[in-house]
Amino acid sequence: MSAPLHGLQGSLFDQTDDIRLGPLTGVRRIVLGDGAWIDVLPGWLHGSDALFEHLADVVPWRAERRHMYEQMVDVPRLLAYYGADDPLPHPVLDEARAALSAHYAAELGEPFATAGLCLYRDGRDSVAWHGDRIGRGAREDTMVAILSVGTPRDLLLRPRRPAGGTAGSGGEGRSGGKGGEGRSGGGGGEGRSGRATVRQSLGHGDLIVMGGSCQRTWEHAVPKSARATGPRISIQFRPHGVG
Ligand SMILES: O=C(O)CCC(=O)C(=O)O
Ligand SMILES: [Fe+2]
Repeated sequence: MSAPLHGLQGSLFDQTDDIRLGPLTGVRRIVLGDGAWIDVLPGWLHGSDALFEHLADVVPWRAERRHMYEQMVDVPRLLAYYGADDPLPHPVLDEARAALSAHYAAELGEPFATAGLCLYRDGRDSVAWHGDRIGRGAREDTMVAILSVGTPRDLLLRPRRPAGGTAGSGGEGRSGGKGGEGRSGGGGGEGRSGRATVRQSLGHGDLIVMGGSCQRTWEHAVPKSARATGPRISIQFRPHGVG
């Protein structure tokens, strides 16, 4: 892990090889509305560049292809999935999952279990508007906690378009819901329920937790970036049965 791999340029403020988590006490809640909220904690993980390099190296990244618009398209990011009983690719991720489970125990009522990893290789990689609604998130309040390492990318959140709304590419209704090529781009959500799109820059050890009704009443995306951008890895912890 000496030379930086995959084009990551070490950030000036996180060049320690000592990979460790800070306390969760500094988490700040932003109420979105409709029962949805996000918690944010910038720089929760120290040594995030070293974790990025490790994960980029050891995780068995998969490219996926999906059926969409009557053709097969590449999902524009690399993926890996760890079930609740699978060994995670770095011990600090076990610590992160345990710390999140403890911190949110009363509010969530169950531990975080699975870990989904995404690698955005550069600004062309993206995820289209969607809610994590494959499992219980479609019906129940739940939480999805995301730790980000590598180059920051914007995560956008906007109120979900009401069913039967005007034509356009909603994030839903395509198998899996979130494989979409960034056809919808990062277009503004102004006017939806009178609220603007919420933008969070996530990388370098930042934490975001999407909670309450966020997966049902709001949707999120990581739009393509025209700026030259280095790679980012997103680690998403979810309870059992939330996809
Ligand atoms: O890159 C991220 O942090 C978001 C990923 C995401 O929304 C998903 O995989 O469901
Ligand atoms: Fe998601």
